[in-house]
Amino acid sequence: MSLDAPKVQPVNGAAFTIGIAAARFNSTYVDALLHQILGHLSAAGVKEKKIHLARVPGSNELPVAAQLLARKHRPDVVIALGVLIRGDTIHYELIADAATQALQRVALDAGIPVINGVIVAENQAQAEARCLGAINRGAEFAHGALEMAGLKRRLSRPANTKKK
Ligand SMILES: Nc1c(NC[C@H](O)[C@H](O)[C@H](O)CO)[nH]c(=O)[nH]c1=O
Ligand SMILES: CC(=O)[C@@H](O)COP(=O)(O)O
Repeated sequence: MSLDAPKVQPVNGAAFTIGIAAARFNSTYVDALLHQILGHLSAAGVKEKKIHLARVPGSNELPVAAQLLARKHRPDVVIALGVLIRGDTIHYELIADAATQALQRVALDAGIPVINGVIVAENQAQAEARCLGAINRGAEFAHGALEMAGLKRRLSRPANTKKK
């Protein structure tokens, strides 16, 4: 179990626009992550009206939703949320691989950071621990998003120009 989350960088999110794509599959877990994330974004000053949420059926649909959000709203960052739990076949693994690759491609193609908030779990207990229990992946995703949004803002300005 990875408990080595990065140290939180304090970020003022008041100016940020954020896209969130969230799967409805395993919605108890995904909604718990979403709830945690919205709390952290709000605490960092992100305005509710600047958060654009798109729900999709499952994690397989997250990359296209992330791309649509990126195109429509030009957010500072997109967070993609899903919970994949092993079934009887390797289907979950194929989706995990494909979604991971595609989310990264959306990020690089759009020039907008995309946080991979897809939990890949062997069983319900692993999913529960990460979404409802001791391991707060929602906080990690929110802090990662805020840090990357700040980075994008800083590095998108040409050198020697003043912050607006
Ligand atoms: N088994 C899980 C899925 N499966 C659904 C797919 O993501 C997709 O919606 C379907 O194959 C149609 O394209 N999705 C999850 O998010 N989590 C799972 O555990
Ligand atoms: C249909 C799915 O996305 C997923 O539940 C696959 O489950 P299984 O591996 O048991 O077919």
